[in-house]
Amino acid sequence: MGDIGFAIGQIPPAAADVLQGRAAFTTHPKIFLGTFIHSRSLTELEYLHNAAVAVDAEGLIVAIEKDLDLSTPSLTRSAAHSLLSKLNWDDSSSSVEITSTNPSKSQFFFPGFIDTHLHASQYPNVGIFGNSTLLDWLNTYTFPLEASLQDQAKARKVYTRVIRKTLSHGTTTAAYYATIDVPSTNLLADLCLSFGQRALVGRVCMDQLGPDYYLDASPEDSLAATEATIAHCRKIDPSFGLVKPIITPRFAPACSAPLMKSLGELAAATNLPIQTHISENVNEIALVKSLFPWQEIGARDDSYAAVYDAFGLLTEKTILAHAVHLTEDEASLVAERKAKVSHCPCSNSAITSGAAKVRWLLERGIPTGLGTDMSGGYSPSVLEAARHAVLVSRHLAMPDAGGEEKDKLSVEEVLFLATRGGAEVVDMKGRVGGFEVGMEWDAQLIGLGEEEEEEEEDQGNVDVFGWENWEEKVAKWVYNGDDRNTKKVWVKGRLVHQRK
Ligand SMILES: O=c1[nH]c(=O)c2nc[nH]c2[nH]1
Repeated sequence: MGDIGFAIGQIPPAAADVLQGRAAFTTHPKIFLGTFIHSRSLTELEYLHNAAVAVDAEGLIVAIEKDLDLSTPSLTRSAAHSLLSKLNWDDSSSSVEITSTNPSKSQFFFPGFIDTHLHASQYPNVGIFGNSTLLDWLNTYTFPLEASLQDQAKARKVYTRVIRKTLSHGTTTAAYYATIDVPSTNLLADLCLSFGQRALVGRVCMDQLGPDYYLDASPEDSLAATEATIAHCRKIDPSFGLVKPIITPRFAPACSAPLMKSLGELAAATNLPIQTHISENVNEIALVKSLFPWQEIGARDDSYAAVYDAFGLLTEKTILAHAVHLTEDEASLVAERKAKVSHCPCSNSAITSGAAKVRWLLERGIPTGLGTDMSGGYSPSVLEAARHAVLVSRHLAMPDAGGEEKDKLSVEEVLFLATRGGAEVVDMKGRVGGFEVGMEWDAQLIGLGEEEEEEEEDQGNVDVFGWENWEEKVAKWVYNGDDRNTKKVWVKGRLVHQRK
């Protein structure tokens, strides 16, 4: 059995188009066979061996068959054919692509990762942060780079690379911050559509705190610019099937009260999602308290979360990045408003913001996903964020930190956060993040490498010996895997990355 699979009929060049950065809106039907692994719940992965998944031309999963005999290539072929005929897909005019996992290379299909928080515009700075912390990091590294992306050629280069890189790490959905610049934000939306990555694209709103050369001129200008990017997204993807705009007040300190009020009203009028930062750093929290006296803005108390709430920005469609230092009362408010949290452990460690308490958030019923938060975060990989989440949780669980055994996150839990948890955070629960009939095929083919072969192509840091069970293989992937294990990636049924 091969990892490339085999084709029936003629395969249209849609996949090649998407790989070249040319969009194709429908694809051809596909059948996937072999081993599928996905989260059944926060704590449980489901391992489906000898299964088949059929995906229609719109990228929807239309059938899942289990307990097939796939022990030889010809049995695999006949399982595929019998599914084809059940679906009436076997007429001569149809073209169906068939892909099967290769057991000798420990291959499996896994849902695509959902990066719930990253700054596309900061990608060139990954790894560059020295010893800075949030507020000086913004001024030293971040604002100058973001401002420079007004240069369209530079923006095209950066955005092309960040999309390709994140796709190569299995990120099928990304909640992006761009910059304050409308043309380059629109370009990011165009490129996501063109490369086939599912994305929320946010034009950054900020009318205070930034340097003179990088600020919206007024709340009115900021709102108008945001509306322009919303109109652009609506034009290029009218149903928001792949690319959707997201209202993006950078964070409270960078937004005046009139700007936050108008963005809250815009969110209510459009029903669009919102993304922002919250309680990442202790100096930032002090700044929020000094900038927004709570009685003056009509907030319910003097907390950071209450500021967003006062302006209608704390809703069930709000993604709050970081939430490192939330208080008990704030967590109650966030839960009450059904807002979501993007946990960004690599960034929280790198720029020394603190350790967000994921178990505590989950116990309070706050839906949580993972964010790479480039370039506060140093890595484009959600898998890296997942293992970092595990390690941070173990620090929190240590008695010195006042923690308990239950604070530790497991491999199963961080993979849930990277997929189904993330889907809930970006308001796509039930649509992506798992393998179920009716969900869209956003998936990655993972290969851990040949058990016997010593001289194969570079298969990365995971070494499989052949005696590991599947739980152990997945753990080895989480702790040592990288893009070398991500062989193919599909979004909405379309092949969008293939490892050479
Ligand atoms: O990690 C972060 N990255 C940013 O760009 C930013 N802006 C405000 N607060 C922020 N935090």
